[in-house]
This record gives sequence, structure tokens and C-alpha cells, in this order.
Amino acid sequence: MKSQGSSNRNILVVDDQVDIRTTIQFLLNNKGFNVWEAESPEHAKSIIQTVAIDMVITDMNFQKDTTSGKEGLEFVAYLKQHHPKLTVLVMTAWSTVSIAVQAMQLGARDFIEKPWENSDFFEIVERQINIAESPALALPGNESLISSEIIAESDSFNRVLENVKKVAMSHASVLLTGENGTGKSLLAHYIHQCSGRNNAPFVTVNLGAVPEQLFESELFGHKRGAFTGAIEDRQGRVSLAGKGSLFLDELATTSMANQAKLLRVLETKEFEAVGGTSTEFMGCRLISATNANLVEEIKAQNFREDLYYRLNTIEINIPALRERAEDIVPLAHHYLQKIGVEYGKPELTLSANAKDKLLAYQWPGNTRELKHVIERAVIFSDTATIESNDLALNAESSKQVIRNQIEPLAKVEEALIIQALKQSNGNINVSAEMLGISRSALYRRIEKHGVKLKNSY
Ligand SMILES: Nc1ncnc2c1ncn2[C@@H]1O[C@H](COP(=O)(O)OP(=O)(O)OP(=O)(O)O)[C@@H](O)[C@H]1O
Repeated sequence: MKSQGSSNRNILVVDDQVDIRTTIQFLLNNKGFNVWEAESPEHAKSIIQTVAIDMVITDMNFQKDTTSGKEGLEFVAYLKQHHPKLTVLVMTAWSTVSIAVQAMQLGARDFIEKPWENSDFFEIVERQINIAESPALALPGNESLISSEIIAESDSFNRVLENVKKVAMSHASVLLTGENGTGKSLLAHYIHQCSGRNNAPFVTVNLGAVPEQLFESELFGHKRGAFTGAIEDRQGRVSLAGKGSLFLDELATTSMANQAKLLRVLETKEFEAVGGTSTEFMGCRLISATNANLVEEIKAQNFREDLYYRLNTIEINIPALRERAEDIVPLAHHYLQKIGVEYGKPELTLSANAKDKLLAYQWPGNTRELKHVIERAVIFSDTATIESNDLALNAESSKQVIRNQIEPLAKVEEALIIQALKQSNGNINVSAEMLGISRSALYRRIEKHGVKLKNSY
């Protein structure tokens, strides 16, 4: 059955419930689309044979009392195989979002949660129609710029990239997990660039660096005079992100009280600036990252389970660098080339011994640490080849510490932090750089170990 809109774009709605089909038909006709209806995947297949359909929006369960999504998944796989250019959106209940994730792995572009807000529903449809009509929207120059900066040789990191590209097109909240320096921020940016939101801002909030009492103001903004120090109106990050992506880095550092505030906004999609009276709509997509084990943090009652489920529609774990040894030398070459050019030494190479040393090291600071090691080596190298001695690493002793557990790891960590602070005369930026971790990660550890910050060391 077809109902006419004013445009020539055809959307096929597949659902066994007539009221759902009617609601969508009404909504999309109003926006100018022609809507075709099918009550089953079989019916839909016959329509697709005869009509030039632009988009399929399909339910995942077609038999009474089934919730497995099996029929829907088979239908998505069929569409991907026989009509690979067709844009497919799936509809799922909030509790079965995992089915939507499987559907996206099979080729669906995005999902719509039932029950939906009409504005959200239309926004998702419109974004995917725009991407289908103008693929450049999804893959502008920036995408290739960032992807050329991402080194991926190992199977495990390539799998991460595959998943990242698949989820980028959807509106799903993504949680990136992995140790410090594994590339979570880089991939968050990449998700944004590969998404249909890439013409809108990508805004980062490093939650580890936001003082507890300024959390609301940082995220939602404040009005002049709202609190001592609020000398003028300030726009929050959520509103700065607009319809783009908001990247919440160091998520686990958020206090329970602020987690509750964040959750409330995510549930209602509405927020007010501190001291403000008007309600604003949250239109951005959320990408978050943490190096903590949130399941453990939930058990320890440090993290809200309901917030975790709001943020981790799709969770992607980035393996530590030592678990993907194939990436180590290509990454080292990448940085050697890049940093070599910056320092006027473009011809530098790595000796075989240097490569062995890089491969033997454990990389607790992951790719960030590797980058710093190469930078140091470039600065100090006097010859065209970087030898193992030029790398300020001691693979043997680093293994020794892990093998013998000479000191509890926490003690070693504390001692290293104090040493870095002493050497940098208390400068947090320099210390973080020396330790190969972010500023906020350093602050967190300083707090954990109770290290006293002094003006001079
Ligand atoms: N696969 C990669 N290819 C090239 N560079 C990478 C890759 N992964 C990470 N990097 C680089 O390593 C550095 C650290 O990465 P990034 O800041 O994204 O890590 P992170 O996991 O967000 O760290 P943290 O948890 O400390 O915030 C950055 O300079 C980033 O560009």
C-alpha cells in the first residue's frame, strides 16, 4: 500500500502492527515522503522488486510474543546482500537495543527506539536520507585526513576500526574503553568525522579536569550571577556541540551526584543553564571514554548502572599496545617520519636492534608513550639511524619489575609521580608528558596516592 507525499522519495515501513505503520505513514507523509507499507519481510521483498525504494524502516519481530529479533536480522542480511545501496533503519524496544547493534553489524545504518519522540524519529530519517543522497557528507576530506593519521596493522585494532565505522553512522551512544594512551580520544574524533554530524561541532569535555562544583556549569552553561565567580553568561558544552558530537573523556571521574544530573538530562534530552529559566534541547550525540572498568566501579558503587546503560549502547574496547605487537613498529615509523620532518630530520630510520627493543617493551603508557619515546629519540639522534641505545627505554628492567614484583605497583607509580614532579619542578603538564599520561590522569593518581603538590621541589 502506498501513501503519497510531495517528494519523490520512497520509504518502505515494515511492521506487523498496523497502528505503528499508520503513525509512521502520517509522520513521513507530513514531511513529504511517499510511504509504502508491508506487514512482513516477505511482503516487503515483493514491494522492493517493483518499486524504487530509498529507505526501509523495519521492525525486528513479526510473530506474536517473539523478541529474539531473528526475523528482522535475517531480513537486514537479505537487504544487505540483494540491495546493498538501500538505506536500512531498524526499530527496537529500548530493552533490546543489542538487537539493533547486531542489525548495524549486518548493514543497518541506524536504529529507532520504540516508543519514539516524533522529532527524534524524523531527525534520524532525515539524516540518513541526506547521507544517502550526498555520501560526501559522511566522508568529507577530514575523514581521510584523520584516517591517514590512524595506524592499524594488527587484526584486533582493525576490528576496532571496522566497528567504529559501522557505529559512526548511527546516533547510538558509544563508550570507548581502554588503558591510557590507547587512542580513545583519536577514535572519538574519528567517529564524529565518519558520522552524518561531521558538519557540526565536535566538542570535548575532560571530566577529570572539571572541578566537581563546576560540572553543571561546564556542561550546561550558566547565567551571570548564578554563583560567585559567574561574572558573565557562559554557554555550556552541550549547547556548544549543537547537533554535533559531545565527547565525555575520563567519564569515571564524575562524582555520583553529577552522574545523577547527567543521567536526568540524557533521559529527558532537556537542560537548563545554571541560574537560567529557559529549557534547551540536547541535540548532540554522546561519545564517552574511560580507562576504568565500569562494571567494577558499579559493583563498588562508584558508578551508576543506569547511566552506564545510557552511555554504552555500543561499547568498544581498544586493546593495549602490548596486546597488538604488529602495530608497534608501524606506529614507530609513522612518528619517526612525522616528527622527523618537524625537526628537520626526515630521513631517520630504526635499526633492527631498536625495533627489537620496541617490541620487547611493555608500553604501560601505550601509543602516547611510544610517541614520546620516538620524539625523544629524534631530538637526541646525531646519526641517520636510531639505535636501541637512543631509545630511552629499558626493556629488561621494565620486564623485571613486572616479573619480580619487587615493589607493589602502586608504590612504584607513586614514586614515579613524585620523581616526575621533582624533575619538572612541580609542573603538571611537563610531568604528565614525562609519564606518558594525560593531565587529568595524573591529577587522579596524585589524589589516589595522596601526593602533596608543592610550589617548589
Ligand atoms: N592507532 C593510532 N595511530 C596513530 N596514532 C595513535 C593511534 N592511537 C593513538 N594514537 C596517538 O597516541 C596519542 C594518545 O592517544 P589518545 O589521546 O587518543 O589516547 P587516550 O586513550 O584518549 O588516552 P587517555 O586515556 O590518557 O585520555 C595521541 O597522540 C594519538 O594521536
